[in-house]
Amino acid sequence: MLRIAVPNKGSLSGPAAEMLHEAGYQQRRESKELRIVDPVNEVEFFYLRPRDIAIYVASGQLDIGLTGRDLLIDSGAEAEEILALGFARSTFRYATKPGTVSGLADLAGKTIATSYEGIVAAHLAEHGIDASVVHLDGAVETAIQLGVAQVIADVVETGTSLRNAGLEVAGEPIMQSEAVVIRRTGADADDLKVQQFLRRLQGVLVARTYVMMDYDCRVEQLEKAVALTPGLESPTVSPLHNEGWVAVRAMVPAKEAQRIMDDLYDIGARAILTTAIHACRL
Ligand SMILES: Nc1ncnc2c1ncn2[C@@H]1O[C@H](COP(=O)(O)OP(=O)(O)OP(=O)(O)O)[C@@H](O)[C@H]1O
Ligand SMILES: O=P(O)(O)OC[C@H]1O[C@H](OP(=O)(O)OP(=O)(O)O)[C@H](O)[C@@H]1O
Ligand SMILES: [Mg+2]
Repeated sequence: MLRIAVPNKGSLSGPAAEMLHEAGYQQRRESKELRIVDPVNEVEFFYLRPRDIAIYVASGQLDIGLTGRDLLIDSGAEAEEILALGFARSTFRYATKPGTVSGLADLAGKTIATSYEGIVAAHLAEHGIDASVVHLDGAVETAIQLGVAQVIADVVETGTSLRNAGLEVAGEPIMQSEAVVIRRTGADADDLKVQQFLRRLQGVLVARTYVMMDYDCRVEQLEKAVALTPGLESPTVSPLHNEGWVAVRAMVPAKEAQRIMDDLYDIGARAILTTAIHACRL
């Protein structure tokens, strides 16, 4: 049975459960459940604090885990990222009162509040900056106003929390994060159950980012049309009953679907349809 760690709370937990559900796995029905078994898929899910997941996976007791890249790096645990999942995207950055810090060197001698001491300590050491780090559990944006620190280092997505606290980002992002699948460093890369789990999640990622496009076009326009919709391998082209016309079917990135439909229309394609993909194995 494959043993998988899933975030039980916070920004990662809802989208992680949703993705697992879309991949065909049973998920817990209420938020107090700490462990469930999905007998059909031979998987056991453990609902753990996002911050602890890399530690459990590194210990070898759990085969894989879903967590944030920033949490993985912050933990310093012997675990590695094997698949990026595209949700809970954020940057990790320094921020301060406007005009206080213009570059990294200005951090020297300052006190930096953060929930991610591992990332901050490593970043300061890498740049040879001597600063103090104070650990706070959350809502670190308030630390400056209340005089606990002059600088914070925190997760930034829209920047709303920083703006609300009258702060601005300082320097370049320390890192880019998103939800990831992790396993113990050096674990067996060929484990068939792990491979199957990853293929299922990859199927969900593709189903979320691509749509299927169908259209009819004149044979003379086929090369131009295929250049617009090259598909993943190559598009399917079938003859129509009406001579001189073909039907084309190809997967296209969902974000570009409307633009591609306009371009196909302009070269004479007609009956252009898109349909959602619910699941796939590439
Ligand atoms: N606003 C956000 N947008 C995107 N990702 C976020 C956001 N806040 C936190 N994350 C990501 O969520 C993970 C942190 O999860 P965690 O549950 O510890 O914190 P949280 O979502 O802030 O919840 P909590 O309210 O318990 O602090 C990290 O990978 C972080 O990058
Ligand atoms: O740039 P934004 O879109 O505002 O998002 C970033 C904020 O979201 C998270 O906070 P959360 O609400 O989880 O509270 P916390 O600080 O207590 O973790 C994170 O810690 C930042 O504060
Ligand atoms: Mg938080």
